[in-house]
Amino acid sequence: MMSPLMQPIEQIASTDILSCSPETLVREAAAMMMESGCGSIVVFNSAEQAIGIWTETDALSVDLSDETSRCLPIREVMSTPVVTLPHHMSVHDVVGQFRNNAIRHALVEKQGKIIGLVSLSDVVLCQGTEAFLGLKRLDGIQAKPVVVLQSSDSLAAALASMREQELTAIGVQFADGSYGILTQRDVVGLVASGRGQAELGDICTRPVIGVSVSTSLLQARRVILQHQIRHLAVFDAEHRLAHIIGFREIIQSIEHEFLLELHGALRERDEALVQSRQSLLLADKVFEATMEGIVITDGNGFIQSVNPAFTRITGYSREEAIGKTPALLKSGKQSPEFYEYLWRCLRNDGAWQGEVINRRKNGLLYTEHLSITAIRDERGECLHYVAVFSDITQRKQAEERLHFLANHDALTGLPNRTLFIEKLQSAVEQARQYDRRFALLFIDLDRFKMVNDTLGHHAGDELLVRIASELQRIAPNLSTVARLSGDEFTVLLENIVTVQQVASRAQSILDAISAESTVAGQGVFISASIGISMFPEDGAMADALLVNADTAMYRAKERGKNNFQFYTADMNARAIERLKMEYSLHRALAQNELEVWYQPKVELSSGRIIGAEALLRWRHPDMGLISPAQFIPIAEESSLITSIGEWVLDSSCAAIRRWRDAGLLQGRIAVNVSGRQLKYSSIVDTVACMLERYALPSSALELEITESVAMDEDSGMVEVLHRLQALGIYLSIDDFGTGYSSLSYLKRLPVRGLKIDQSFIMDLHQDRDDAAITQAIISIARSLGLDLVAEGVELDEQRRFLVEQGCHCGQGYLFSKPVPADAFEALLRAQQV
Ligand SMILES: Nc1nc2c(ncn2[C@@H]2O[C@@H]3COP(=O)(O)O[C@H]4[C@@H](O)[C@H](n5cnc6c(=O)[nH]c(N)nc65)O[C@@H]4COP(=O)(O)O[C@H]3[C@H]2O)c(=O)[nH]1
Repeated sequence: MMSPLMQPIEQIASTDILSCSPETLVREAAAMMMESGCGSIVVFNSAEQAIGIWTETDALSVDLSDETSRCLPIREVMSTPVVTLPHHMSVHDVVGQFRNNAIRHALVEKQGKIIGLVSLSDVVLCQGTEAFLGLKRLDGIQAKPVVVLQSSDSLAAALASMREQELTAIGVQFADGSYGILTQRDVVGLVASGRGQAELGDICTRPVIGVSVSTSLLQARRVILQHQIRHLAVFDAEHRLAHIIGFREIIQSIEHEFLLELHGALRERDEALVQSRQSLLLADKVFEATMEGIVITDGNGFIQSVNPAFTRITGYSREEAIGKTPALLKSGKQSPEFYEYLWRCLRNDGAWQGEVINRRKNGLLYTEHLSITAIRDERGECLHYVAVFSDITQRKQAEERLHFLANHDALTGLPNRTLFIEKLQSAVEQARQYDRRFALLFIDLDRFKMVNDTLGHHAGDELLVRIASELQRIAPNLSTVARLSGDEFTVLLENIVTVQQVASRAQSILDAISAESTVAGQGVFISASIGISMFPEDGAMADALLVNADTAMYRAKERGKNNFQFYTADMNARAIERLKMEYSLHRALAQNELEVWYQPKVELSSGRIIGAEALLRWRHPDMGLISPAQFIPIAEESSLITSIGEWVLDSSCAAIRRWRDAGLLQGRIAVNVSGRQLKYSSIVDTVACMLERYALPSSALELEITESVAMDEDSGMVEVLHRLQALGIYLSIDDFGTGYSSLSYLKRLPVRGLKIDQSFIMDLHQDRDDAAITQAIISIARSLGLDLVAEGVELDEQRRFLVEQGCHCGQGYLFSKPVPADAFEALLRAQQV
């Protein structure tokens, strides 16, 4: 609620102003006052300007005995000038005006028009005077001494004393001791009527309404208001007239105390104002000068104000920021969930603080520490948000740098032991959770000490940096390379499936390190020893894995350095065996150690050769003939399969051409294709190229894929099968019955034939289950419209069963084992005869 002192005066001014023109006669003005009950009349000129005021007090100066005095124009007797105050002036400022001009009335003006009259009484009354009035009694007020004239005295005498002593009323005593009263208002009435020659007893008001001196001012005011009179007689204990008081005296009597109180309150208010102005000034200075950016938005988040630090930090000027939202600074580095949480905090708690990455006007990112506070009104409605932020980019960078230094090796930039152990621990947790394997390689350089001792530490450092970058280059994605100390490095290979993969990585690392290089201008030959531990076989915890890899590394040193050792002996043996095989397989191609043999496919009823399956053989110089079952998986892992597969196709196609030219073979030759060839090589192009090279129709070639590969729902692979089919190649599924074929999926594959796996054929003559499975496969093939070939037919009983069941083609030792190309050609020739 507004303080009474601060309310505008138009709210307390009385609006019924009595007015007249300057030419109005005094008696006319007095009559108007009597009629309207007003205590004053304002004189306006023709331009409607208030030029003076004539009050009841002025009426005392009229010489009632002289008619001309009553007939003077009011302009000659009015008080001038009259003070006019603007309607919006506060009551507080009006008090100041009254005091400065020593006046009790002022006119109130609004938009050039007089709208009311304000008096000191109005000011006092509007402040709530009850408390003052209740405390004071009539005998305590400083009223002017009462003037009592006799009823036989003349009016002129009464007017003279009222004028001289500035009285608003006098007492009139009658012979019987009773009292009457003559007031300024009565005088105005006389001015109006012209009754100037009279005894007081005839014109005074009688009887008088009076109270005792012990009455409180509050009670006295009530009596005045109740009887609608303007003056009250105050009698002393002996019932003598002690005072005549009017409303004005009552007000005046408390005015002093009130004004003291009022001025005290005003002083306090002024002081508070000065103080708050000073605090505002201070706040303003802080806003302007602080190092922290400040943004003030409205309740909807639109920026209303920013300080110079905001501009310094973000690059946006005040003008560019105002009216926008803080999203102006958005970097996209925080997720939508982050902002949702921030707003939730602001709504619920009215505050949020934290770190945010924002973007400056020049596009660069910066990190700020931000505090946002919601400013609410008394109903809890949010009026503003104030955001204060400091740019902590440099501090963050320093922290990150410190963190990096604490976790990385200063020389090579690789993770150090601390970080590596952390990564190892998390690898253990991940592998345990997802049931995966991983390998830890512990690498120690051979003869590093010699390089250090002979060529100096700088040379040693140079070499370590080179090794570090070599290791990073060669390590697969997602693996961790670290330097534990001196010349000790570690590599963490995650998502590893086989020991062979690890062995092959370890060998690549050895190959990369053990090259001759120049250090400090000197050629040096450096090699390394690697110890390998595997999770979970060689340790369930990080520590155990590290110790075991270290132990395996010492074994590698003992075994002549420049080699790797698995911690588990068995793994070691297997890995080395595979490695040897891989190495010799590389050589096999170059040294012409591979051969393609052929196993006839026959018509089961007649034994006539209708085609053949090409089967790879490796004639190893030491180990003799090696089965493809042994080396094809190694070829697949080392990606040798692509070149080997190409070689088999080339060799088979060349043979087909020969046999076709010789008129020996009309049917197809089937070549095995592995899953890896289908997925990762350009098999379609290779096949197309071979057909073209040997001018063969596509019907001369068949490709066999195993059931498990065919069922891999890799969309890329299915597409390759379709492209092969589009070339006209006959596709068949090998080893059918060993996998888990989905028949509906099978139906969608572009295959034309099934080969019943030899494991069912082997015992079908004596095992009812195998016989039943074979029968089932035969009926599936029939219903899907697929050709059938039975593999591994060794006995005539098997052959007969198959023919009876409706399988008409087969291959197996009953007809012929796989034989070299020449031998197969002989079989074809024999059939010709
Ligand atoms: N016990 C018995 N076995 C018989 C009989 N008839 C044929 N076999 C053998 O069964 C295997 C049939 O080949 P596969 O199922 O395609 O199985 C093949 C094939 O998956 C793969 N393979 C062979 N050559 C290649 C090739 O060039 N490329 C690819 N990717 N894989 C090949 O190696 C596997 C093994 O080939 P092989 O050792 O030649 O073994 C051949 C063959 O010698 C029989 O009556 N009784």
